[in-house]
Amino acid sequence: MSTDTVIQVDDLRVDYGATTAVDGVSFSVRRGEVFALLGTNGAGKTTTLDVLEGYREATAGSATVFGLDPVSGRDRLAPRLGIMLQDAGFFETLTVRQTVTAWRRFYHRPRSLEETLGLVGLGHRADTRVASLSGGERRRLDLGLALLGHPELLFLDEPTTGMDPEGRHQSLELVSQLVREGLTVVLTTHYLEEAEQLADRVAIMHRGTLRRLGTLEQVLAESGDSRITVGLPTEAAALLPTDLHATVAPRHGGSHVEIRTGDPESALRRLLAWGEAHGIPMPDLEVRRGSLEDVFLALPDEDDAARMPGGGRAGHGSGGARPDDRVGDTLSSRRGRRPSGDPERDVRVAASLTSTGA
Ligand SMILES: Nc1ncnc2c1ncn2[C@@H]1O[C@H](COP(=O)(O)OP(=O)(O)OP(=O)(O)O)[C@@H](O)[C@H]1O
Repeated sequence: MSTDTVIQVDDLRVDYGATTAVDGVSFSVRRGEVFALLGTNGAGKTTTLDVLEGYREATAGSATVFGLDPVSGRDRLAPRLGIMLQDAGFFETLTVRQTVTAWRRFYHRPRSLEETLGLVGLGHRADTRVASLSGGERRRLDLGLALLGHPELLFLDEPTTGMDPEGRHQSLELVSQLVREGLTVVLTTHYLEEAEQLADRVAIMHRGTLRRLGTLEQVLAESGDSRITVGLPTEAAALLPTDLHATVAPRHGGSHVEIRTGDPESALRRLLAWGEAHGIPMPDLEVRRGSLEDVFLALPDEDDAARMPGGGRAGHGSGGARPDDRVGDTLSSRRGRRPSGDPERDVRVAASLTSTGA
C-alpha cells in the first residue's frame, strides 16, 4: 500500500442477516483527493461509510483507514477524522455557541468557537438554540463540528441536503479550500452536479456492487454519451443522414432531433455540413456532454441486460429489484432528502467524539 493511500477497501462484503448490502467492493482513496461515493438508494454507500468510520464490522474482505482497522484502531483514528453524518442528532435546547463549546472539549487542539462559526457562516447565529435553526443551518453546524478537530480525513454524508444555493456554494467552496490545504474527503451525495464539481474520482454503487470507478472523465467516457439536440422543420428532419442515428420527436410544430454519440465532434461536423448543403439553419443547436445523471439512468438497463440470457456484465447485483433502489427514487430524492431516521446512527457522533481520549 502506497504511503499516499488513506483508505484501502478490498473485496468488502457486509451482510445484514440474509441481506447483502455491500458485495465485493474494492477501491482506494489517496491523500488530498475528493472521492465521491455515489449510488442509487439502498446501493450500500452508507454501509460502506459505516465500515470506514468504524461503526460496523465487515462480514468479509477488508477496509483500512491510514493503514489501521477502523474498528480496532478507532481510538487512534478518531482525532484524525471528521465525520458529518446525514443527521448528527444535536441537543435541541443548547445554543449554537454551547454546542460548539461542548464539542470542543473532545479535541486536543480544536479550532476556536469564532473560527468554526466563521468557517461555516454561523457567526450571527451563535446564541440561537439548535431547535430554532433551519435545516440548512443545522447542516452548516454539522460541518463546523466535523471540522473542529482539524481532521486529515473528512467524511461528508450528503453534506448540503437542505441548504439553500448560497449555503451549498459556500460549503463546497470551504471544502475545496481545505482540500487545497491537504484535506482528504470522502463524499456521498445525491446532488450529482456537486460530485461533478468537487470530486477528483467517483465510485458509483448500485445494489451493493461497484459499477463505475475512476476520474469523472473516465466514468463519463465509459458510459456518458454526449447529446446533440436541435429543432428542425419536420420535412428537413426526415432528410437527416441515417448514419447520424438521430432520434426525432414532434415538438412545437416541428421536430426535436437528438443525437447521442461518443464522438460529438465528428457527429457535429457531419450535421453542420448537412445543414449547410441543404440551407437549413440551426439556431437552437446544443451540444451537451454526458453527465453522471446519464450514467445513473443507465444502471437499471444494465441490470436488465445482465438478466437476459447471454447479455450484459457478469456478477451485477446482490439480489432482485427492491422498491427502495429505483433510480427514480434517487433522482427525486435529490430535493430535500432528510436522514435515515436510524436512532443508532444518530447518536454515533457523540460516541465517536468521546473515544478521542481527549
Ligand atoms: N440496519 C439495517 N438492517 C437491515 N438492512 C439494512 C440496514 N441498513 C441498511 N440496510 C439495507 O442495506 C442496503 C444498503 O443500505 P445503505 O443504507 O447502505 O444504502 P445507501 O446507498 O446509503 O442508500 P441511501 O442513498 O438511500 O441512503 C439497503 O437494501 C438497506 O435496506
